[in-house]
Amino acid sequence: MKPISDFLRKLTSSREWSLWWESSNSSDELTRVTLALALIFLAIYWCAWVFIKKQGAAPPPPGPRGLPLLGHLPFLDPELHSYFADLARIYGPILQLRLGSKVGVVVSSPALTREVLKDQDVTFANRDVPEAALEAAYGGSDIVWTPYGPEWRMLRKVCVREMLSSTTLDSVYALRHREIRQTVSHLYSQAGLPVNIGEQTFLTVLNVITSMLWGGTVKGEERTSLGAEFRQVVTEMTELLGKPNISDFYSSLARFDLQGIKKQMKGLALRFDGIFNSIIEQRMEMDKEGGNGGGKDFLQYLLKLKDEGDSKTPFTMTHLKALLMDMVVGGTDTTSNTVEFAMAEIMNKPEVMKKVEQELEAVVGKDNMVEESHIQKLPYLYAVMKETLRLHPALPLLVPHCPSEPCIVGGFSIPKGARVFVNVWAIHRDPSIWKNPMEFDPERFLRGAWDYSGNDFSYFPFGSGRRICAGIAMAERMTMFSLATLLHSFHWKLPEGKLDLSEKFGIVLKKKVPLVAIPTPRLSDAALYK
Ligand code: HEM
Repeated sequence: MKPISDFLRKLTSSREWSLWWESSNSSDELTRVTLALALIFLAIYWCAWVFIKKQGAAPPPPGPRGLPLLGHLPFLDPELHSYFADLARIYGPILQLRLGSKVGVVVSSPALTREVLKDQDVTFANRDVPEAALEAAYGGSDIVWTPYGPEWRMLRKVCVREMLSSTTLDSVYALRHREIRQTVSHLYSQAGLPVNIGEQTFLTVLNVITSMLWGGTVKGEERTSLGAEFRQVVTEMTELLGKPNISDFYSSLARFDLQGIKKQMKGLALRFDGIFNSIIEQRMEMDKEGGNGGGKDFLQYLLKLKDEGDSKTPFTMTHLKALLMDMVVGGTDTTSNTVEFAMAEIMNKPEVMKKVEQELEAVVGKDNMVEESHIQKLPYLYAVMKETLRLHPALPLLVPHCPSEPCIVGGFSIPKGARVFVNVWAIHRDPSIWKNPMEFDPERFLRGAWDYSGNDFSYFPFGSGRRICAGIAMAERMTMFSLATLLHSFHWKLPEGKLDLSEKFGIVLKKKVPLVAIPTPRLSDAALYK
């Protein structure tokens, strides 16, 4: 080091240097300016280089070490949401897990969620598509799994603006009304007998969604038998999507499908595809014959879009079927599981049940049936729904996000392609945010101003940013309308034993033990149930 410092000292104090500078100063103004500029650029370049190097050198998030090759895979608990919450208590609000050859990152605080879903939304608006989803959703051609870009924008526009907008939903209120009334009538016929609430709500939601999709196309008995088949397929599909799959963690092993998940999913997807093909054929026949089959439906609109759509980003038959799949799979389990959890929590707290019933009596009355127009006037029931979505958010880890380039979150580096789990379930139960977080207390939503529009990173059951749920308006209406009707029309009691409120993890969270309860009619006039 000494020779270098001696050299520098000599250089700065040397007469030769000052002579050169002075001489050029007097003789060549241009050279002096050029030299000064070159030095400034050099300094800026050096600062930028140091900055970039520093960024690149950000450490990875902390996390458990795991085993060579396997990483943390052998230690994953099937109840991923609560397991990740336990890990966050040890490693902090951002942690990294090696899952085979994949990097998993878990985010569990409002501040870091804001960084991911708001500040760096575009980077994180992508998905790391699981093998099972590729099989289920026509190679990932649907809204949920398509990467962020023109194709996703086109699909999302079709879905949010045309099918799930408030205006469209208002225009198909008659469908929701009809299906809810049919459920009430069916429950009336079951009075005094145990009823599986999740199953009943699933069928109601499914019938509403499929009526909107192809209501004018499929009728009568065929519709009823489709309902039963769909529930089985949707349940199996969401279970498979939630299962850790070796093929996702070692891409070189994907073609062997070691757990057979891809094969099972393929079978389920084929069943859906068969149903879709037959319905689409029927609709095309009807259109050929010149009639609309007794009513317009979404399928008719989609077929028209396929034929006349934008040539730059065409809407193909594959997109069409993938969208139908999204509506049926994404809209049913989420809503019916939320209704089931809400009913269980209400039945577990008689004081909550009493307040709900009082509100319904005051707003709807006992000689009337619930209409959707009543919903705006039920603030307590609305608070019950929000509290249910706080304790049991339907997608506890959202749909995992995936950065399209390397980035920094909370000072830690996240590699491109990581699978990022935002643990909304853990944030909703964080005692530093929520008073008595484990308590089911709807009143907190009457006192506080939380809403789920995606701007509050302490409460976001529908996600936030570009990938926020596309079906919020529909979910809200169906959940509120179903709950209000079930609780207004019937008293509910448990057959026997203690109520079990525990959860079972899946891409969609569900009750471990299905809620079975006995309805007794509450309304005096039997004609109201017909
Ligand atoms: C209580 C009911 C529901 C809840 C709690 C819920 C929640 C969510 C969440 C958390 C996401 C992922 C957001 C993210 O990745 O950051 C999502 C995505 C989505 N949801 Fe929902 N959802 C519900 C009902 C529905 C319904 C009824 C539909 C349609 C009929 C629907 C359609 C979708 C679609 C298409 C996406 C994918 C959006 C995209 O990737 O661009 N959801 N939902």
